[in-house]
Amino acid sequence: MSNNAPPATTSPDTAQNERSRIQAPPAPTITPPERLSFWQKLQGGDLRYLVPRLKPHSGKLSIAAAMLLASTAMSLVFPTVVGRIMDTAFGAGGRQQLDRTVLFLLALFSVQAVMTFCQAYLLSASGERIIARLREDLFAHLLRLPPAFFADRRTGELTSRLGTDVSMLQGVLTMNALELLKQTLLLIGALVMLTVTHVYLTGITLLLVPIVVGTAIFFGERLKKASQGVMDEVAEASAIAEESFSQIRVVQSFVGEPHEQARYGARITAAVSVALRRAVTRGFFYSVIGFVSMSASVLVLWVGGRMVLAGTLTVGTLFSFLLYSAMAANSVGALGALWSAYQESMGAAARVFQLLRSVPRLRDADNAVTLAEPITGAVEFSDVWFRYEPADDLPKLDGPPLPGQGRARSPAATPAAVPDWTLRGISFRINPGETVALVGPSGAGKTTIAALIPRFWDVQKGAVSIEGTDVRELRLAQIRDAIGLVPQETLLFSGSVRDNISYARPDATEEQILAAARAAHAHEFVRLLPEGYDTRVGERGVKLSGGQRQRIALARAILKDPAVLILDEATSSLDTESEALIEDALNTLLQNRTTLIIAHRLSTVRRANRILVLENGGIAETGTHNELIAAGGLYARLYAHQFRDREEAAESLMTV
Ligand SMILES: Nc1ncnc2c1ncn2[C@@H]1O[C@H](COP(=O)(O)OP(=O)(O)OP(=O)(O)O)[C@@H](O)[C@H]1O
Repeated sequence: MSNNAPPATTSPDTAQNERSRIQAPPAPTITPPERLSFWQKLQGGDLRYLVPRLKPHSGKLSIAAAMLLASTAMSLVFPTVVGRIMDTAFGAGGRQQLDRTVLFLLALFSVQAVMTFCQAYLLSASGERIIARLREDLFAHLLRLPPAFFADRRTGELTSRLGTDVSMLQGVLTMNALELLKQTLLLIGALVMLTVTHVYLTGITLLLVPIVVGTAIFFGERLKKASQGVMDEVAEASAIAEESFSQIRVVQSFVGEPHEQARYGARITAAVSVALRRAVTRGFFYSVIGFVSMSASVLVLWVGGRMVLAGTLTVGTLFSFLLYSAMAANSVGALGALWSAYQESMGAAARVFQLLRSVPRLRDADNAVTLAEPITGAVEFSDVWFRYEPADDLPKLDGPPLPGQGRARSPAATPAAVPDWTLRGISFRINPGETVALVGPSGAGKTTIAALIPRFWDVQKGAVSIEGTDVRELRLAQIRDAIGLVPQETLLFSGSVRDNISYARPDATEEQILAAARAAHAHEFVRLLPEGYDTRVGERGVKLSGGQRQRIALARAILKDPAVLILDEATSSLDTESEALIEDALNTLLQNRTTLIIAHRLSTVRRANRILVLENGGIAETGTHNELIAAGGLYARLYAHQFRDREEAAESLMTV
């Protein structure tokens, strides 16, 4: 394989011609994570995006809130009633009064229990539905993000993040929201009742409030950081596990189990040590809050007790005051704990909603054009320059959405190195019904060219057009609908053979599916499977051979009947019978179809109307097989090394 022949390229600057008239839409503005003030935190940061999602459930939520209000009011009555009992029943009222009051309290608490049940149920039911919807929306949004987004992120981390982040929001919507409302109401109610009961004693109690609030803020910050640290480590561990499972054959064949175990173990150990630090902080937090609130009660008991002794306060009033102050202290403690949960969920909300709100650059133009059907599929590359750039228009899930969350990342100020051009001034045309083959050394850019036609990436200079219209002006769904993609490695979905063939056209009839399977020579082996077309394949199903999977992929493409076919030929050698069957299926598929093939077989390049020989991202040679062999250039050398060897190998297989 020689690198001597320079690629036929044009300068990028002169390439800036009228064809690249379409400017990429301006990068969407994703607000960078910034330090939130206390007031902004109080407003909920990205949690506010949950609010519109509550609207459809406003009826149920209002009933739940009304019940909560009523049951909280009932709780607030309790200390006053108990104070009255003490003063009247044990004084002049006697036993009858005591019985009546106790019966009243029992009735009150029964009603309260029913209300608590209803309100908890209504809130949970709405919360579950809201979160389910959020998950669905997020999944749908992620499915539509360009491949660049997934290229930068590990799927293990992605799924773990989305799982834990969304679950955290679920907590906010179900338990925490209820608790927050209840404790706030109890605190306000208790403070009002305290003031009504005894203003002077209330003043003394309030002296301790700043200490409680200060403690809550101090520990809340630290708890939030520690929790984020645990989540980071667990997400990292999940990513390692997912990677090991998906590469299990490589791991096992290289006896890499101890290495993977050590990598996973290191993360889990790190998670445990951060979790232990969190446990210490949490322990301190609860004990300090508990101590301060109990001290408030002791202080009141002390001051109030002296008043009772002096005859300026009744025992009943002191008792109800103590109950109210315990209630208030309890609420302050609970609110402190909720504050830290609230901050944790704000980080989760930032990640989830920044992702949901992100609008990728690669999307339908506002005035996207729809091509007239049927599409004949003429494809043209006009002086295309392309390099893989990171998806910096989409939020990084693992980036610190709030300061202090997670581990320190690489400083944002360091500009990423600009990658080298992968394609340099590529120009060619595939006329309707024509077959063009791409050949070239590994890494030359063949797969990249194929990926630009369905607009998986946008070019930086020049244009890729279908029927004379730049793909950036066309509707994405229409382009992709018109293109059939047969990848080198066919991965099957877990489902039946029928589901896998009809994936491209779920509305296909049984006859159409069978016809496609017959044309792809898949029918022969499918009908012999235990349950024929209903046999489950892929994960947890019957496993198929490489050749059988290829034939399923061809059947899928034949059923789709696309205007443009992009075929990445499998490099794996098949037995001669499979090879012949696939050849035959290809004949059916390629007939009168605009086709681009990344070719690895001699029979395919011979069949092509034109061969483009790529080298280092440029087109080095163009012509038919015979013309290129006669020219004696790169293709002739590639042929000698790649295609001929392959043919000879196939022939020797036949003779064995
Ligand atoms: N997602 C990506 N991000 C960054 N660089 C990439 C990405 N995909 C491919 N590349 C780089 O682009 C270059 C061309 O890759 P491409 O897959 O198009 O080559 P190819 O000719 O199809 O190779 P092969 O025959 O080995 O499949 C390579 O240097 C590769 O490292």
